[in-house]
Amino acid sequence: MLQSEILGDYSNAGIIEDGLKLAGERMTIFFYKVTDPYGCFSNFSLHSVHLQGHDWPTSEHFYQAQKYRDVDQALCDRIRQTPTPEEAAALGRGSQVPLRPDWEKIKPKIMYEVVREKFSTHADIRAILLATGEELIVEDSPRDAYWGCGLDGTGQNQLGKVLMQVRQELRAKTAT
Ligand SMILES: Nc1c(N[C@@H]2O[C@H](COP(=O)(O)O)[C@@H](O)[C@H]2O)[nH]c(=O)[nH]c1=O
Repeated sequence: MLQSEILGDYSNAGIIEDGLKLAGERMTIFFYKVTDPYGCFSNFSLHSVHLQGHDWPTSEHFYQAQKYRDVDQALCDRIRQTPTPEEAAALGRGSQVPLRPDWEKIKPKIMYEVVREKFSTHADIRAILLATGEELIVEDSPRDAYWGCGLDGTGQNQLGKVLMQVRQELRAKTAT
C-alpha cells in the first residue's frame, strides 16, 4: 500500500518503525493485528465493554452481535458468550439469519458507540490513543475497504476515522 494513496498530497513515504510511517511532516499510524504496535486499536484487542446491560469481552463481540439485535436474540447472546473475537466475527459473518434491516445505515453509529466505550473504560489504552496527538490513524486491513484501507490503500478507513473522532472527544473531556 502506498502512503500517497491514503493521504493524497503527501509523498516521500518511508517506514521509520513498525506501525508508523513518515508522510511529509505528518505521521500515520497503521494498525491491524492485535499483536502489532497499536494493536489495542483493533476491535479484536482483549478490552471489554459494558453496554446494553452486559459485559462484552471485546468491541468486536458487541459490533458483530448488533447485526442481529431485535432479529435473533439467541444469536446475539451466543456471540456475546463466545470466548474469542475471532469466533464472534465468524458467528456474526457466517450466520444464515438475515441481518437487521437497518444494519448498513446503523453500523457506523454502532462502531462509534462501542469504540468510545472501550477507550472510556480502559485508561491504559486511552493514554495510548491520546498520545497519538493529531496523527492519522489507519486500519491497515488488506481485505476490508470500508472499515480499513483495503489491499491497495484506497479504502474508506472508517474505523480509523472513528478512532480519531473518539480521540478528539476524549481529549476535549480530559481538558475540562
Ligand atoms: N481486525 C480484524 C478485522 N477487522 C474488523 O472486522 C470488523 C468488520 O467486520 P464485518 O463488518 O463483519 O466485515 C471490524 O471490527 C473491523 O475492524 N477482521 C478480521 O477478520 N481480523 C482482524 O484481525
